Amino acid sequence: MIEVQNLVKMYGKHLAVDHLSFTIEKGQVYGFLGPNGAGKSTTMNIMTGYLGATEGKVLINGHDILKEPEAAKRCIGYLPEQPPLYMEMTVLEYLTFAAELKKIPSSEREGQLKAVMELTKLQDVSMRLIQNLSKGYKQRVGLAQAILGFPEIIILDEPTVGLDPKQIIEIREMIRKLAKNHTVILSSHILAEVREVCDYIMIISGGKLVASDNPENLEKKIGGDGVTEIQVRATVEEVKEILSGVPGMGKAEFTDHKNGLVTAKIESSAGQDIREELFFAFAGKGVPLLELTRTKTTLEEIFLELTQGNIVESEEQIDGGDI
Ligand SMILES: Nc1ncnc2c1ncn2[C@@H]1O[C@H](COP(=O)(O)OP(=O)(O)OP(=O)(O)O)[C@@H](O)[C@H]1O
Repeated sequence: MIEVQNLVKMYGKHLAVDHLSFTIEKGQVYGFLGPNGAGKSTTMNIMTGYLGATEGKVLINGHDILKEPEAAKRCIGYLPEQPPLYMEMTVLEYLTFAAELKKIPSSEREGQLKAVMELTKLQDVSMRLIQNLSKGYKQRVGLAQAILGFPEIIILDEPTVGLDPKQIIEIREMIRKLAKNHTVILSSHILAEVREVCDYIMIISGGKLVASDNPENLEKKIGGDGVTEIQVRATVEEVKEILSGVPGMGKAEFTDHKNGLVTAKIESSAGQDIREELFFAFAGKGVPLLELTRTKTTLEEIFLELTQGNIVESEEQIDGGDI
């Protein structure tokens, strides 16, 4: 559906996107997760044809965004970080204008405007000037223009940034509704948001894709499926002997406390939970198991580790070569 191949973006000497490649499949909600300055907006602007890449290619349903921009853009609805709203227009005027720009046939226009305003709950403010709307409502207008034409793919850059908690919940609900019939890609620097809304997470740091998978697999793959820590009253040799008979044992590290107690940090070979096996193995040998804890690396820890030290702001402001 979308193929991003080896994308590079330089702003002067600053490398904002560093050989990024990924594929977006139909029908899922994808989250670009990364700290400020990671390159999320730049990537989205290139994918939607608002910005030229220094190198690389973006194909939308097989159409190259540079060579066949009209065909490619027809498949996409985009809500940029700063929605291009005309403040002096009413909501209805603006959305009608957006529908014209998107070349929605006049016979379908009225029906689509109604459907989109219903979805984004804008009916009550349709005659209000955009400049008089709250930030949350302005964001809904931006979302409404992105949805107009009901393109297959909806791309949303930080859709909840700057909103209050109630507005955030409303926008997330709208995204979930949209996801029933569209492929949605959103960016965020908030892990909880991406985890809550997205089926698939792509972690971007320093312009690079550092990890991507669904939240459960990310935790498993990167964090391992946990380490089990035990404390027993025995010698290291006795503990090693008992552990050698436990099915699924992986690596183990031992600490001898020299007071008759030993701590062991144990990995299981296939990442499975071996707490019960450990319990029965020690109980069977009459060795007291004083502590048994399983530690799991959380997505928060993974995110922090993968993105640490990579929040680099470029100093010069450069016109990104908008097209
Ligand atoms: N027009 C520009 N000229 C120079 N540098 C830029 C320009 N636009 C972005 N950058 C830099 O490129 C890097 C990536 O920026 P980008 O806006 O894509 O990141 P982001 O992940 O979307 O972050 P944010 O959430 O803060 O927008 C940053 O270091 C930023 O300062």
